[in-house]
Amino acid sequence: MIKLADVEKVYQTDTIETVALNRVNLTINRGEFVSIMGPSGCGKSTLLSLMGLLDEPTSGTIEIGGRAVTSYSDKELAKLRNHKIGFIFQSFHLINDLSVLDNVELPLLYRAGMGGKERRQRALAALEKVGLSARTKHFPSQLSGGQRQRVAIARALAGAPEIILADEPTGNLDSVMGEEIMDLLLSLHREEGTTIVMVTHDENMALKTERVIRFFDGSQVN
Ligand SMILES: Nc1ncnc2c1ncn2[C@@H]1O[C@H](COP(=O)(O)OP(=O)(O)OP(=O)(O)O)[C@@H](O)[C@H]1O
Repeated sequence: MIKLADVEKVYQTDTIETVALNRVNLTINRGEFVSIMGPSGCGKSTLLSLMGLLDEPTSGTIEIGGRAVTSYSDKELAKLRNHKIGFIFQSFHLINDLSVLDNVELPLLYRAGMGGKERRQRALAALEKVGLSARTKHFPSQLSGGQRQRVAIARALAGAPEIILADEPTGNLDSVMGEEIMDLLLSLHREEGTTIVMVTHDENMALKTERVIRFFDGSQVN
């Protein structure tokens, strides 16, 4: 599903060169739930942003669905990002001025040919999956942290992505809410077969996934 071969990412500022990823070779299989662990600064978020096509490697190749990312045009890349990949972030990234329903519908506005009715149906179905049907008219500030993260998950799900990339999805939540979100991701994975790559600092959460990939200093250590 996602294949990285000899991927290197070097950040260059005026004075410092940082090798964030050092010749990473990694395959994530279709339908897998994988967690990425490692100390702060070891390259986890960089890895996720490359997999999510938000950034490009300095060298090496990335394949999504068997095709090298470099062979896609900008338009195709934007479509791939919007259709196949869903993102979940530690700090939710919801828009405070929009209702829960409008937040979930937002990425679907960029889908060519999708009408308002389908957008609404998909958003409502996604909110039902995360147990928030009763909160569609609320605003993010009226929700708990766990509920906000569930809205963010619904927003990712509404696009029916094949891959979910989650950057510390339980990092801002207490342990009870963290467990709740983890259970939700596990059930999505089980029921929909979604491929999930999750960065986490929490060993207990990681152990619930099918494979734990550990990084240190930009390299995979297992
Ligand atoms: N835009 C950037 N410009 C320069 N250096 C960067 C940039 N982004 C990340 N880095 C550096 O690359 C390295 C890897 O960063 P990254 O954010 O991927 O680590 P991480 O494992 O996700 O850390 P954390 O667990 O603290 O979020 C770090 O040394 C960081 O300082």
